Amino acid sequence: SLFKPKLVTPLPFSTYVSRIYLMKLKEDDDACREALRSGNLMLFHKLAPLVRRNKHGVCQSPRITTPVEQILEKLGQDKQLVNEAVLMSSTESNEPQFCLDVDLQQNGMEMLCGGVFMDIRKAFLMLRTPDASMVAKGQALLRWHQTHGFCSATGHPTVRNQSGSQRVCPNSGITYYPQMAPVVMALVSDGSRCLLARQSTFPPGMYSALAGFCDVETMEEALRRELAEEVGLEVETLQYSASQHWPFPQTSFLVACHATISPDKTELSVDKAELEDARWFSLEEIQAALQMKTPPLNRRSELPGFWVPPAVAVARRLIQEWADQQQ
Ligand SMILES: NC(=O)C1=CN([C@@H]2O[C@H](COP(=O)(O)OP(=O)(O)OC[C@H]3O[C@@H](n4cnc5c(N)ncnc54)[C@H](O)[C@@H]3O)[C@@H](O)[C@H]2O)C=CC1
Ligand SMILES: [Mg+2]
Repeated sequence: SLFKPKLVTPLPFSTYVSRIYLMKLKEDDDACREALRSGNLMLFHKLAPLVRRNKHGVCQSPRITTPVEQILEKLGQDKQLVNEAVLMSSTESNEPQFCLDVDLQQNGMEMLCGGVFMDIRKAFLMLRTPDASMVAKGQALLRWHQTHGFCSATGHPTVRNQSGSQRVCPNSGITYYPQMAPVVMALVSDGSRCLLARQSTFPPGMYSALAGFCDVETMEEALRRELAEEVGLEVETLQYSASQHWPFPQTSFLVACHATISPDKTELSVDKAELEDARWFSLEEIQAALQMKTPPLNRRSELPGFWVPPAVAVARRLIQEWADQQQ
């Protein structure tokens, strides 16, 4: 097979035990309602996450612990709205955590919660990785509920369980679960250089690894097809590195790999409809880019001609791993 196996570290035991508790919350509506009273909430307004700066100026996604019913009552809203919260299942300390989208007075909410609702693209560049990942997860779950209110077979309204882990159509009996769109991402190496590309929608100067949505096919097939289509290359080997849920354009599941091609077949034929540019980069160029803070704005808010994605993107991990392997 094209794939080389890789060992993945399993969860520590303590994490495993609290996962069992969270599994119970997914299935037991009463236990979940109870947990919602004592748990914490990540708030969104029309899918924009609440963001706040702490006293050190660090941007955070705050977890609201004041009973949200009180906030809703102060705004003159129905406090039952809190039951629309969705269980997110895991914080780093494995406490039950929920997310809730409020489509109410934005200013009033911001004042009572002490933060601002920020577009997720902007929030992603400002938040640290664990917060950014949780915000992405919350937004994905909330968006899924907002777009799956009806059965696609019968058109009947679907009914959610308390945790929000599923929606059922009482008419057809079909159960719907939150979904992600699988994407294969590859950092291609020819042995001494690596291939990065940019789409016209990326911030100026940013180059990243190649990626593409999987059709109904294996990842190996998707990668072969994507590399042939986008840059005209033939992949030789593939090694799994890591995976990531990615919120752009919405709810992708990125499987990130290292790929190699033959060093005597490196000529690129770039699909200009998909990519603005694709180029081979030397180790020196990559090392210089990895030294920059991101986004690397100078004093006049200008970006350099070449930089790589921030740590929140799994693409950067691939690039860092490739650079480390070249030493
Ligand atoms: N973290 C990172 O550094 C990077 C992340 N990405 C992510 O990888 C994913 C794939 O990126 P692209 O190169 O744009 O994909 P792509 O190369 O498959 O091209 C996008 C096209 O695929 C089609 N498509 C098929 N299935 C789709 C689906 N489920 N959702 C949307 N479009 C679908 C559409 O016609 C769309 O225009 C996106 O989520 C993107 O945000 C891409 C590059 C870098
Ligand atoms: Mg692509």
